[in-house]
Amino acid sequence: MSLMNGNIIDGKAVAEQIRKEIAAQVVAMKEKYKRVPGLAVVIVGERGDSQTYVRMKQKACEEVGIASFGSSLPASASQEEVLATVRRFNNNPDVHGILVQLPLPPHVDEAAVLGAISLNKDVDGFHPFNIGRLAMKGREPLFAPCTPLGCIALLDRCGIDIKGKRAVVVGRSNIVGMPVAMLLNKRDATVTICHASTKDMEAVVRDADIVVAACGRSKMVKGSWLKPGAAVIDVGTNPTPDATKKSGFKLVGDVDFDEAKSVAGAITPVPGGVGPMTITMLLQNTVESGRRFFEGIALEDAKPVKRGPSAEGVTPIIMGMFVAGIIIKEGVTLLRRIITRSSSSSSQ
Ligand SMILES: Nc1nc2c(c(=O)[nH]1)N[C@@H](CN(C=O)c1ccc(C(=O)N[C@@H](CCC(=O)O)C(=O)O)cc1)CN2
Ligand SMILES: [Mg+2]
Repeated sequence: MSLMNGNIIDGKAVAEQIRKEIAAQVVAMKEKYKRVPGLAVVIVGERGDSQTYVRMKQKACEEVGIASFGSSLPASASQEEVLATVRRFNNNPDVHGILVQLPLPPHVDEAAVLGAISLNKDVDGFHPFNIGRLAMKGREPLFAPCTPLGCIALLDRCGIDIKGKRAVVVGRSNIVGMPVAMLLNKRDATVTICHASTKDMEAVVRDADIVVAACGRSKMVKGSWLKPGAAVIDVGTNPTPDATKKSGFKLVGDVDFDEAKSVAGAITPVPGGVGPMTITMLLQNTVESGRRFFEGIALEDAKPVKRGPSAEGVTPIIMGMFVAGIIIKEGVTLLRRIITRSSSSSSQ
């Protein structure tokens, strides 16, 4: 299967290839452990886009053989009811991954809910411990966030080297910009993060071998901003009115695709680029979580349960929290604001 059409990265094809590999892993796990990984999805409220993503996640689980659990709460659900649902899944031994679909209704404290997910089951990778670990040299998170993982997997699968490359990430959200920058850093890219106060962003982007656009602004990155041959990963999915579509809108990326495609060495389209990878990485994290549980190497509340190396103890947790201090301090408000904004102005 071709993963690129000319210089256009086919995210659907990459996702399909990885999902086949995941399905084979689940078959092997069933054979070896007589169990399959399980994913629980919690949704609060009736947002149409969130309901669509949850359905897509449940269907994707079915297709690869992951057991899927769900809990749908009304928008009026109290914080305590949401927490109780998360705790119920924390205590369910058939569930190895838990995700709470974001955004949550405004009266629910997102940070409290995300922080209540058992670290062992945090397959969305949003827990401050996991974000802290992402920021630490020589440490790895238990799980990394899915969209950032998808960006890296696209580069890897399309044979684009990361080590030593100059990477520019446009946007610093908690769910995409910051974690993708940290993942690129872990892969030894030289990483620059651009944001609203960046001076001469064009010049910064023009220096990049790899550009990840995750700012939630339609067509912000222009073709003229790019170094010829650069790899461009467009995370934006900005709904834009389009009378020719049944839904009345189409999704437009953060990169001006028509301009950029003749300059970039490789570029993701929107839709069909990063989007399909998000759910694929969720499946991958869930299978990895199941494997750890079945092999008895899961950590409980960040303490080693079995076979955890001594460095997995309390000190690195405190260091992780310290290193991620800024993210954690600002994170509660910022995550809610950014996810609410990105889900209303962009489905990614
Ligand atoms: N708990 C989480 N909430 C949210 C996340 C997340 O990773 N975890 N991310 C987004 C929504 N999201 C998954 O939840 C998601 C968004 C987009 C896609 C996708 O496949 N997009 C396609 C287009 C699909 C369409 O036509 O609508 C694409 O870009 O090609 C998958 C998952 C916010 N909430
Ligand atoms: Mg909220």
